[in-house]
Amino acid sequence: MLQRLSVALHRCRASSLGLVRWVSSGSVNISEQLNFWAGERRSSTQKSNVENVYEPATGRVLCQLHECGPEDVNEAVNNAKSAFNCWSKMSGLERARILIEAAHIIENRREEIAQMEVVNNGKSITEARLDVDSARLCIEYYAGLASTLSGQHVQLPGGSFAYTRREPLGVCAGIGAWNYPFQIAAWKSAPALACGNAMIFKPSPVTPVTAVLLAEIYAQAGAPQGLFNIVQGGQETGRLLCQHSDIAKVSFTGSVPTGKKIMEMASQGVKPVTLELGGKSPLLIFNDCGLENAVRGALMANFLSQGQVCSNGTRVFVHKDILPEFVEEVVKRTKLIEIGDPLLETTRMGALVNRPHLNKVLSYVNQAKKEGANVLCGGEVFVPSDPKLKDGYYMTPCVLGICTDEMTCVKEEIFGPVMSVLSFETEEEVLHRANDTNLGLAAGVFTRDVRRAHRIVEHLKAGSCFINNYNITPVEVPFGGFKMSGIGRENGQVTIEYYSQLKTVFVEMGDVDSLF
Ligand SMILES: NC(=O)c1ccc[n+]([C@@H]2O[C@H](COP(=O)([O-])OP(=O)(O)OC[C@H]3O[C@@H](n4cnc5c(N)ncnc54)[C@H](O)[C@@H]3O)[C@@H](O)[C@H]2O)c1
Ligand SMILES: C[N+](C)(C)CCCC=O
Repeated sequence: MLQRLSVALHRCRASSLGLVRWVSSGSVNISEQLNFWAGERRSSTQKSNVENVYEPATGRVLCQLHECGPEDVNEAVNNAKSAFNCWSKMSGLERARILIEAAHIIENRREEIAQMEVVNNGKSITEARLDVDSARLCIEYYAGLASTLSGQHVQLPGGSFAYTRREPLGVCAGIGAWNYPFQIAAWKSAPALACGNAMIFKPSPVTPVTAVLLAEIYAQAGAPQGLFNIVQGGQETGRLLCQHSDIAKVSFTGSVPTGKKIMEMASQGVKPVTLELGGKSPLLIFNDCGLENAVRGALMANFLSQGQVCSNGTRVFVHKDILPEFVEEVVKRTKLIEIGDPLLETTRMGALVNRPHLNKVLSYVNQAKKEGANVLCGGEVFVPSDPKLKDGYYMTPCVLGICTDEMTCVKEEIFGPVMSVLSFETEEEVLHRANDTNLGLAAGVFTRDVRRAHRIVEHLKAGSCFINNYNITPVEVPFGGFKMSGIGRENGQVTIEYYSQLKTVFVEMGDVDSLF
């Protein structure tokens, strides 16, 4: 519980929900255990492999992470197996009741969860609240689907028939990235639990703090002990999960290179995988667009979460006729983005997740300059005036002009607040260039011509396409990638298929017609 974190409370304020506690950047220290199995927080048995966890806003050490080893993973998996035995036998409606209760608890604790997400991840409090809402909505959505899971009846000759049963897979592993720590844990656990599975979730070692809150919430909502467990650690703990003989499925969110390794490990046990990987998505802006909306769309496509979003439309192709107006407006608005303390209501861009990542993003900007791109704004370290934030990982959001298709900034996922603007002339040309990548997570088009919009979308090779908007992910709608951006989908009804399996039952109503 957050109350058990040694949090120095800075101030309190009354809200419509009651008293909301406020933490301030630089005031939080976490000494509680961050693993969770058998219904409570647990320490890892392994005393080596300790890593510092940082607060991006200040650069302070927030806590230390003790990586879980084989003993811990086995214990968590055994707990999950026992929980699975009882949870999988419950009706969908019984499971739904517990999921709905979990959603209520999240709603009541929205502010606390969001604040801890900010403290560990560095994104603005405004965005963190929306992430918590998305997590809650996802749990509510799958609670609604839990009681609808059903099979099929197939009539066969002579009165015989067959039916199918939709059954859970068993204990599933979830492995998360650091950019949406709480939301990713919910997007994986909600469909998994709704289908009757148990789950072991491993957060990124960079952002281990909030997933354990979700584990506590499920337990408080009435989930059986061991249903949703947290093991902390990095690649070695992840490997232990993927290779564990009692893990039935791996759902992974992260980079393409790690995704390939996960798939390879899962293949040894012929386990299904869901892979939500990286992107380098195109955003196509035609000269018949509503310019104001296109500019807003381009900002949403590039600067949410300090640009650390898998689906970001970082290759912004603008029709040559409107390029000057578009660039002028985008640069003007980008310069106005309020950077600073992510816990302040006025902040729109917080800190990047850690120092090495900030350096990596800055080096992409330098490389872009060397390759001939024009830095139209930003791309520099930002030091907020508040002295406690001076060691935080801030940079100014960057717009790169005169980009060409072969530049590194246009080819590689930067995962930071860097927009590359490119010019185009024809529909055919821009489609070819947009699809000229081995990634295919998302894509967007801004145009007022409805026929053009659908024609373009039909030809875009991407899992999520946006017409006249960008980066919205309602939980009712499937999300996932084409090509190397992934396998499988999260959210939407279809995800039920990724967390369940069909059993076919033949029923003979006559005699066995033997050939022997
Ligand atoms: N498509 C999506 O939905 C989506 C969402 C968020 C992030 N991402 C992608 O994630 C990347 C950024 O996240 P990241 O840096 O945390 O990714 P990452 O691949 O470095 O790590 C992701 C997770 O995998 C674990 N891991 C690393 N090596 C492993 C191994 N060998 N075996 C098992 N587990 C291992 C990490 O500890 C972490 O929990 C970006 O490429 C981004 O596009 C994709
Ligand atoms: C909610 N967003 C902003 C679309 C993010 C989806 C998850 C990808 O990183």
